[in-house]
Amino acid sequence: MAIKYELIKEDKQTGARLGRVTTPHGSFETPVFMPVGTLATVKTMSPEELKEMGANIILSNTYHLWLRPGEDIIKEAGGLHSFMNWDGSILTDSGGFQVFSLSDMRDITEEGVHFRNHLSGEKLFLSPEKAMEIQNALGSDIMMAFDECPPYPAEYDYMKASVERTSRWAEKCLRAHKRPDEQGLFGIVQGGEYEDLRRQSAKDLVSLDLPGYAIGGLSVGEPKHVMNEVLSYTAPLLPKNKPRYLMGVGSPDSLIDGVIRGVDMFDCVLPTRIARNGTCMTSNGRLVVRNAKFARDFSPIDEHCDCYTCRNYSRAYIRHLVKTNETFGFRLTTYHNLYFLVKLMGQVRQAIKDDCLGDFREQFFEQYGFNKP
Ligand SMILES: CNc1nc2c(CC[C@H]3O[C@@H](OC)[C@H](O)[C@@H]3OC)c3nc(N)[nH]c(=O)c3cc2[nH]1
Repeated sequence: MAIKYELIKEDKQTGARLGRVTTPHGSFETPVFMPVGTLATVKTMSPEELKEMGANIILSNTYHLWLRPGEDIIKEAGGLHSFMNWDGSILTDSGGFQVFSLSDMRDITEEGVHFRNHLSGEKLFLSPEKAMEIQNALGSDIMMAFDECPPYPAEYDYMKASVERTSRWAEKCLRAHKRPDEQGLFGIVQGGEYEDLRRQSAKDLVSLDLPGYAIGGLSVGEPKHVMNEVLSYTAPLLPKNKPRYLMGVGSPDSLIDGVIRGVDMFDCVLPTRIARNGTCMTSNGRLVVRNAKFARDFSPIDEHCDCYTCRNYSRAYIRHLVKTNETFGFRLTTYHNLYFLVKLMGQVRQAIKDDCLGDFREQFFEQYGFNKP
């Protein structure tokens, strides 16, 4: 079995769980935040730095790597782990989301999706079988089924047809999977904000007895209360003894609220993306370091943080680097933001161990400023 999940403890106050996932490239505790490395690199970070900050699983992306450099080159390199010199776990998305979010001229058929390469304009076709062929070539430890992530909001009838097709595509992915002992295939629950469709999608996918499940179709522009509502009734539909992954979610409040509703794994480009324009997450909320008020501020980004950036550099220095577009400045903000979320999940795991996640949420939200009207 490529993927093992061990449920260690359930929180008494909430639906949160403490667990451990084991893949052929090691194991990691959950709940966990997974840094995104879409193009086979977590932008500006080295594998050593990711390991140093405590990241044991990172993400990459089928659609992007299929287009550049091509999965054949990565396969020739011995797979994604050796290509990018990362010996931890890797999860790859199936490309479903990118096809719908990056390219125009899409034509969805039962067989798959016809669309244009968002870089060259050439016509392409991605199917469940092709998405599995690419991911098998990449050799990722966790592969996502090829799905449709419908836009938000979507009409009920459209969503119903899309969910039924995504379920049929998941079966095709399972049949096309060439390396089930080395790589685990996760199904992706869709259904938008329609509870009956979420139930149908979960039922269809759970019947395939896959090693893990993602909750998709969220963090696509819906209000946070809608995401939390959908999570509240969707996560419990998924097997307790398998990992639950909420795709595309990474702000601190959404991570904590997702854990409370029973989610184990998260990914989001937010920390790395905002770092590249000089915005940092701190225990007292966001800090835009290029702001003039930090020109002579020689304190660290976050006085409560013990990361490499906060132990060695000041806001004034990082502001200077960001203002002059120095790459090192973005390395420092990226390192700090990733460390902040990896450390936050460590604190969340500790709160579950101590049966005080509800209290931790109150204290964190207050200090970060989430409760401000
Ligand atoms: C941001 N919100 C969000 N992202 C989402 C992604 C992409 C994450 C993937 O896309 C890239 O980051 C944008 C990363 O490569 C990531 O890798 C898994 C999704 N992928 C699939 N297959 N199905 C979904 O329903 C889905 C929903 C999302 N909601």
